[in-house]
Amino acid sequence: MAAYGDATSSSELVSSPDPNHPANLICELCRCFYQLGWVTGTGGGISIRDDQHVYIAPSGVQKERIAPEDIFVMKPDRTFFRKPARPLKHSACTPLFFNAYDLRQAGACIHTHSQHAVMATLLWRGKEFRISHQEMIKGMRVAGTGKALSYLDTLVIPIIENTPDEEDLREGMEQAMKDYPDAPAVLVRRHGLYIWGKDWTSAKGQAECLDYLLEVAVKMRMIGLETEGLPV
Ligand SMILES: CSC[C@@H](O)[C@@H](O)C(=O)COP(=O)(O)O
Ligand SMILES: [Zn+2]
Repeated sequence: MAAYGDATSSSELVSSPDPNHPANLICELCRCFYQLGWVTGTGGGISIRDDQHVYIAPSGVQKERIAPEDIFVMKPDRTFFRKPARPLKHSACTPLFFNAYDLRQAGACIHTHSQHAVMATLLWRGKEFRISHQEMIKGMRVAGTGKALSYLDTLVIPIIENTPDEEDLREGMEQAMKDYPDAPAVLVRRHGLYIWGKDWTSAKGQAECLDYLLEVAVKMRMIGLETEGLPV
């Protein structure tokens, strides 16, 4: 996405009447994601970037109550364009969001603590989650930013182990993205998932499709149905 606006001052970088300004979008989307149970208890979040700016939410705050002036703006080299006036720290998910930006040229990355994701990582005990023959697979994209998957494709999402500190997931996520170059997301066991897209609408749409697929898969497995292949 082309750089948003031509702000010259720190507050102008996040202050805009345009509802599609990334600083406004992050606040709105966090409220939506809160209603879905994806970012409750201050966990989870979303980052959006354009050609020049990376927009990051503050850490450890109620994500559904963030205001645009609370948003951090970084450069692609990870230095800061602006920090909020209030004493806030940037999200601990920042290095994970940068994995999506650096390795997939994503335009947005979402981190959820969805219970569907957590349950799937408990029921799929190995290194990957797999599902086929579901219409919503068509909402997913190769590598998150490529062409749409077909109904005939099997969706494969790598699972990495959780770490006590969010930042320490960075290496595991990077390795999983290298090992699974077509995967549009990475699941984190007992924690949630990271998912990205070429822009925020694609990331949001894929997050909704994947969450749906994870919920269906968990229900299928709980009643003894396989999620891959057609039942014989
Ligand atoms: C319930 S706290 C969860 C956090 O430690 C972490 O997992 C998280 O997703 C949010 O990190 P944050 O730094 O608040 O953006
Ligand atoms: Zn988290």
